[in-house]
Amino acid sequence: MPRFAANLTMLYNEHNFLDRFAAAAQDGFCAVEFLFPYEQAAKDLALRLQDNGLQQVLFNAPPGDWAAGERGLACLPGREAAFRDSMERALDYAHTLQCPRIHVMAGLAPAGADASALRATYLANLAWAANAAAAAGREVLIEPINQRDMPGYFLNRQDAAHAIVQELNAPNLKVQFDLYHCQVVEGDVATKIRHYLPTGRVGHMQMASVPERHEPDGGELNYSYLFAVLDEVSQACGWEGWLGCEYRPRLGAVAGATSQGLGWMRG
Ligand SMILES: O=C(O)C(=O)[C@H](O)CO
Ligand SMILES: [Mg+2]
Repeated sequence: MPRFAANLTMLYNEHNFLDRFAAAAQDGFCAVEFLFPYEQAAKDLALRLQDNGLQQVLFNAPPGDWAAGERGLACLPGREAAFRDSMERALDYAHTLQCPRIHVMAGLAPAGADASALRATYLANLAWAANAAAAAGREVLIEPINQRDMPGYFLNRQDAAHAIVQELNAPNLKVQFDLYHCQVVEGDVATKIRHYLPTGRVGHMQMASVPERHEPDGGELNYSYLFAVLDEVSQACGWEGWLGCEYRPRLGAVAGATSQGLGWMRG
């Protein structure tokens, strides 16, 4: 079976954030990811990781003003200074949390914006981020996200993400391969696992059911089959990454909702 990481933004919502670490450890997870840690002091998060024997495998750089609708800064001309500040903050947290990788969100394409200018800004920011992260021994990830969940998001397809990683050719710039988004946008998920994992350009994976974004035990995707494909391809190419459980428990945020939904992991 793949190595699963609990996404503490989406899971265990019946607990306050700092208590989710213990809940995940009690359910047998040894790794966690989340979106944005910045409401918590990094040292408090590091203590929860340490106290519960967990490793941090991913989190996101600050995305701009999320409440105001921003979903990343990297593609936005004129926001380069804010982007660099966001990366510096993320790298500080990554150091304290000993987290090897940071997801950098692209942002929403402004209406009427010149696509080539957005792409040029995106690549320049990613090159800067990869260089800054390399000095700290961290990876920078870019994730194709579907436009049903995030209308206007700049990066939507696996091939576009891999083309960017190849064009910049920074060894620590990689793709965050979310199987949920891949199914929504493109389908052909097992074939894309077989195609992209051996490239060495996939830095992290995530999953959820489609279209509900619940546990990986229902909906359009056959995760029993996909886990077997992932095991086979990972063993063949030496991929040793993590599969983030980035889903909303179908039981919601009631006590025990996440734990009761983990039958898929217990085989
Ligand atoms: O939306 C996703 O799938 C992600 O992983 C982003 O990090 C948060 O929106
Ligand atoms: Mg994702």
